[in-house]
Amino acid sequence: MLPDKVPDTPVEVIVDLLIKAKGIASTCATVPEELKSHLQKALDIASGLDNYLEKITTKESEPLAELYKKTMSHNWDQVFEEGKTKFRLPKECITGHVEGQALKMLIHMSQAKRVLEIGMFTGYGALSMAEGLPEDGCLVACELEPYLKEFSQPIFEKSPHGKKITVKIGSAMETLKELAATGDQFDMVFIDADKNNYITYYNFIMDNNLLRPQGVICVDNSLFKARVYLKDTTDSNGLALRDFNQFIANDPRVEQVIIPLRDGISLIRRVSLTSAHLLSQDDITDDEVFRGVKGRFILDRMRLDGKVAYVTGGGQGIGRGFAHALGEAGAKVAVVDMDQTKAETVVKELLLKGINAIPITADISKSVDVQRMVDTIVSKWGAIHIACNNAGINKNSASEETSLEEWDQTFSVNLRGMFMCCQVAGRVMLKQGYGKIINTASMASIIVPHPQKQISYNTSKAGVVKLTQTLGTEWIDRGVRVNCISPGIVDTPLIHSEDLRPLVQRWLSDIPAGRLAQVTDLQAAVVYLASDVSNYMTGHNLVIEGGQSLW
Ligand SMILES: C[S@@+](CC[C@H](N)C(=O)[O-])C[C@H]1O[C@@H](n2cnc3c(N)ncnc32)[C@H](O)[C@@H]1O
Repeated sequence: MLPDKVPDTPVEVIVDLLIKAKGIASTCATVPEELKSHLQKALDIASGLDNYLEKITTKESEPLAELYKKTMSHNWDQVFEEGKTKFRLPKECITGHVEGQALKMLIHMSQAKRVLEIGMFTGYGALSMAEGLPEDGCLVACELEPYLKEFSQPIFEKSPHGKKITVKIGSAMETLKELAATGDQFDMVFIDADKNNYITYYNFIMDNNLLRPQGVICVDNSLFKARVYLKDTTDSNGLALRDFNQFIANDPRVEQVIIPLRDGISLIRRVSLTSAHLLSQDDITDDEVFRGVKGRFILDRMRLDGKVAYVTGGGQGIGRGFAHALGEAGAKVAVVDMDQTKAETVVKELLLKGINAIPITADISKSVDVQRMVDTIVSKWGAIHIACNNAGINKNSASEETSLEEWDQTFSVNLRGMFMCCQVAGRVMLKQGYGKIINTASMASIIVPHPQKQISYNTSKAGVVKLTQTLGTEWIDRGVRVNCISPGIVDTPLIHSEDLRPLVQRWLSDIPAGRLAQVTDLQAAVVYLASDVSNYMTGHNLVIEGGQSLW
């Protein structure tokens, strides 16, 4: 702590008192050496804490460092005296490095996309949180002083994350009312202004559902220099925060913890209502629709944590997209491909994202390879919950010229290979009493795509749908669901070749959506079919083709 600095946090207050005590002890001959040594040790511990946290916390970005420097070197008294701010703003009210990183971490951990900040000051906390938001995330910062928006804007513009921040100038309460009127909701709210009104802000946020279900409210300065628990506190802010903390502790809608970082950060989250809370509300049906199945809301129920999946043809295109989607949703993924390098590259991508994955080289038209694929997964991970049978080939020829060789090759991968995968993985799943099989069929199973000629492909994919329906009905009473996805024309590098370019124009005129499918358009479907939310669905052909089959 700097010599003239007013102590701002419980630790700084302790340091201040220890320095004073040490000073008295050093001038008093009767103080035992041991007591002086204990005082020194306590001072070392307390005064070293903030420095250590500062040093060890991940370095702030350049725009944040600039914002900090600009805030600390600005003459806030002069600005006030010139009438540019309504109030005299103490530069110490900046959030700062360690707290800024803590907020950013909370944003990551809660996967927040929309954040509301009450009290922006020069925007250090706002920019820290914006750095933790996804590209399409947004942060609304409420600030009373128009001068602060002008101050922070040039630095926000230097940061790639600054565009996520919208500053609302005016009284925070007015902004909250505006946001509530338009039905806005936030994943995280950071309250850091106007301590006497914390309870009012909190109640308004809760009563108007500005906090989304399972959202988090963070409150700054909730230890307020330790005055919230010191008996002799008389200042209005200390007393307001004491009342606020107690109010939250008594509110059955939420639970809270105060992290003793800097001046204290409260973390408050809405809890699910107990049956006792609902007793007085006899018009409410307390069932799985109200509470979520096993207490889990819909998006949570689509997670695949702990599940084991494989994707054939996982080395590129749709299969690669499926492997990423299943992994992102929480599954471990075996990436299966004929091409070892491609399988290994996708596994490398998944591992880099923190997803557990293994590559398996297999030609699914060979029964030994299919058996080896399944055995490898079971011996490595002990189960197979999700079988994504996606590998397929597509050859073009006019029907009168189609060779039996082309027909056999297509069928041996697209239908015979698909059946072998379903059968071998299905045996494991039937034993487990649980499994989700997702086969890749094609829009060609329901329409005849043109002008290209591909009788063996179209017929094999129609076969995939019938295979899916048959297995789907045969196995559902033993816990194994079998469905398929029929993509339309997917935008892959192959499609942009010289030969195919004229066809693309033709196809586009047949697609109501006006564009080809991207691999990412198909990813949610595989997660849906792989998760328990689709357990009542079996033998279904989920067509995703931008409306092409309807024209
Ligand atoms: C503690 S500072 C905020 C620090 C900031 N969160 C940061 O990250 O550095 C409080 C800010 O709240 C603003 N403020 C105070 N009362 C307000 C109100 N009623 N409405 C909106 N902003 C207010 C002040 O102008 C000041 O800039």
